[in-house]
Amino acid sequence: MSAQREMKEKNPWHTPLTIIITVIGVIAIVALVTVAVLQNRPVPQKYKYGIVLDAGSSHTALYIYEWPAEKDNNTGRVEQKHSCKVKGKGISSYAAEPEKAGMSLTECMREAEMQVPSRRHQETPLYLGATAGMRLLNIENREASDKVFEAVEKALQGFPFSYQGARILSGQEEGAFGWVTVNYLDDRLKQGLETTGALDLGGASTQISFVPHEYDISESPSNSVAFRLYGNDYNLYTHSFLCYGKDQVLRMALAHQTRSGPVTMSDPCFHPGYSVTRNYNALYDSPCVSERKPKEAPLNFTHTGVGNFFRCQEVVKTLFNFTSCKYSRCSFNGIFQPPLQGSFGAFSAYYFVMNFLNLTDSSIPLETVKANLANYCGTPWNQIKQQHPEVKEKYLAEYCFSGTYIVTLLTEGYNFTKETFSKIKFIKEIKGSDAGWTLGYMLNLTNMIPAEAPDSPPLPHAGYVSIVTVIALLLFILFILSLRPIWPKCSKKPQIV
Ligand SMILES: O=c1ccn([C@@H]2O[C@H](COP(=O)(O)OP(=O)(O)O)[C@@H](O)[C@H]2O)c(=O)[nH]1
Repeated sequence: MSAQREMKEKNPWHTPLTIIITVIGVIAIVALVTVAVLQNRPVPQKYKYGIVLDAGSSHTALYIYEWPAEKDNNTGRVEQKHSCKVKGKGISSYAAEPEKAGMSLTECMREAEMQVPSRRHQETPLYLGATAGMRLLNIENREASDKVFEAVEKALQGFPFSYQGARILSGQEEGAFGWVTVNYLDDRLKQGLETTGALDLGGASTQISFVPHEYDISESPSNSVAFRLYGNDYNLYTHSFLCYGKDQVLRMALAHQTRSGPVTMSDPCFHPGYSVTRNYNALYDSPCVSERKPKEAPLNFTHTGVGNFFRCQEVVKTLFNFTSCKYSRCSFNGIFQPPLQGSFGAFSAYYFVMNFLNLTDSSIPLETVKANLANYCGTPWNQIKQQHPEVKEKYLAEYCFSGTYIVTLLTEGYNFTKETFSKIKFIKEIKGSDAGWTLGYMLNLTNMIPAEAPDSPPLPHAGYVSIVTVIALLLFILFILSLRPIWPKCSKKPQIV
């Protein structure tokens, strides 16, 4: 006992005051680090959701987007979580029985209910945007178009989401939002990089959008959209050609070739050996061709294939008007188009067709694309059917025409040359999200892209923890050094003489 007491008395570190100060110091530092670490620990990721229905002319598709809940203003990445293809045709085809347009959406909407966590249902915005199919129905029969919207609205309101309305997008919106989607997904907007143009081919319309160099907006204000995104200004050129989607343009090509009302028509855009009976009334049942209907045409005609790419191109070219242009330059049909600029992403039917034809690779020269198409179109119909037993005959029969149309639209219509053609990338999706107008539409309506660049993000969690730990250690060392006056004197070793 007495020996211990003696030791404590001799060792100043063992004074009660020093021990208390040291213990308090250590506790304070541990508490500081713990609080800092816990307070700034990343919370388990929670997501918010948005739903957009793309009511196209040929079909409707539902897209669910998700983004981190705490970052919905600016920094979080919005990604496609799920998509659902509505069975059956586009909503515009239900003009005669509108309730069915609403009913057709039920299955995909039920899927959406399963995909979005139920606690998020009520706050999840739900939008429906209709494109060229409904634009045409609206032109043709306004009342029928309104009835379809009523039915669709009623159906969508029956689901637990935050319904934000159904409307027809203008061609300009469709083009501009497709461009926003592509550049958002490529991270070009946030980083202020040179943007990519967007080429969208639907069934009833087609869009071209890009940021030209030295572009005089005043030449054609209706083709211009100004954006300020993440602190950068963009003057976008965009145009939507109604009736120049691949289904309507096929009608126009058939109408052009049957304008004198023949009983049999030989078509270079279909394979040799192809032969079907078509109804004149059904062919001309669209505002894109109704004016061309031949008088005294028989009820039906036989549509046969010849399979000649070059002659097919000649037919397609007759559908473009190159004669009048009141601007400094035009694409076709008297529509202003500034010189093409930069690279382009071509999606929707551009991708479906070129992918089927194995022509999506940008390194394939334009001349080879044409040669491959010439070879494909010339292949007998029987052989084509044998090679692709899994593809529906209706779709299979049209790839020669669609491929020819795509090449003709890009080169003769938009003026892509053999040099600039290689700047087109045929894409379906970017980083898991489909290319199309829907994402850009939702980003815009939910104000998810700020006009100004967001403030630079705070330190990442790991960086924060390291800095707090280093500061705490420095404080500790400082504290120890501050106790120097009461440090034990080093006992001198006995000197050996
Ligand atoms: O898997 C698919 C989905 C669509 N399409 C075609 O792509 C076009 C898409 O048109 P959409 O319905 O989106 O028409 P929009 O209303 O945009 O003109 C139509 O010609 C469809 O036949 C296709 O070839 N494969």
